[in-house]
Amino acid sequence: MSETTPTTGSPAFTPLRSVLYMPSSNAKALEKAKGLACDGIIFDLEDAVAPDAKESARDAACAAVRSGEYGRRTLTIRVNGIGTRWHDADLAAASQAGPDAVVVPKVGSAAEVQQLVAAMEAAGAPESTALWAMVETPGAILDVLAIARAHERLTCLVMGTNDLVKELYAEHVPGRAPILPSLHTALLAARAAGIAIVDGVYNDVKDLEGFTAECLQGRQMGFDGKTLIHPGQVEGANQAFAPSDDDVERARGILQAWEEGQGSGVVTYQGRMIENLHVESAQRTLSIHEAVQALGS
Ligand SMILES: CC(C)(COP(=O)(O)OP(=O)(O)OC[C@H]1O[C@@H](n2cnc3c(N)ncnc32)[C@H](O)[C@@H]1OP(=O)(O)O)[C@@H](O)C(=O)NCCC(=O)NCCSC(=O)C[C@H](O)C(=O)O
Ligand SMILES: [Mg+2]
Repeated sequence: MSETTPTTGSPAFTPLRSVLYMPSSNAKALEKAKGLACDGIIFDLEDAVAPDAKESARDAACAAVRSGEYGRRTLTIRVNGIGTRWHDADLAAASQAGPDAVVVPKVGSAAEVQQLVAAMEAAGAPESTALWAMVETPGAILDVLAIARAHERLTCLVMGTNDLVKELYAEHVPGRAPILPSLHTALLAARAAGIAIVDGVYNDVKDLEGFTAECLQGRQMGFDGKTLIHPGQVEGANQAFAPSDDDVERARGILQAWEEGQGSGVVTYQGRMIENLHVESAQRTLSIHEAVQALGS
């Protein structure tokens, strides 16, 4: 398990291109995940788990985290929401299991973030266990900067686009026009706070073309990766959210042109103006590339 989830480009950066949900009540899925090339796993206790399976799913998720059988992946547990009858026990058990992060759905305010961190610490969460907040309600979008900055233990925002569409009385449409303002607002907040942010899920597991288009859109917007619901989505997300060979070549070319033109504030590469800010972007591209290469997938 990684120690933290720093934002892309920072020295200890952990890729989050593909973060796969799985119902913790589904033993077959828990087993299958050990061999998948996803960067992260969300062992779900919330929406994907029926009420009568909540307790056994909680035990299974905690055992999975403790098992040490999931390799280099970032391991997280999504607990049931604040105010539900399972939340307190979920949060305590997940904190004690020591995953890379506890994921909390429907976080609505900075005060809730602080209460969650206090409860995690009271339960004995190790320092290496972060909090990830799901942003999936209108109130959360309107308060998202305060949420993102509420506590240093909060290292990632997770978009919950199914709940968001539901709460807005919107519709799921190709291109996601109805929720783009919300996605952009959350992205602005994550970047302003210097934390990671992963995009919402694509529900049609058989539509790889639509999924690929949505990955590309998320990447172009600036997301670090995408949450997934099916193993068939892992490879597409890994590709979309990693720099392509062309991106890497261009980044190296920019750094070389910059070095050769040392001392001047501006150079050109392939006919385009390069300033120090482009050099920083190129360095970020290469550090993501190196982190992905180090994973071997
Ligand atoms: C969507 C599914 C219910 C489809 O399941 P199924 O029909 O069984 O799929 P397949 O037969 O194609 O499965 C092939 C094999 O892959 C395994 N599998 C399937 N899904 C997963 C998974 N998520 N993780 C690991 N392994 C998985 C199957 O067991 C098969 O294995 P094998 O037979 O050995 O080859 C199902 O994919 C599923 O349950 N997905 C996850 C659903 C979930 O977690 N939902 C909650 C999060 S989504 C959300 O709500 C986000 C947010 O809150 C919001 O508001 O947007
Ligand atoms: Mg949700």
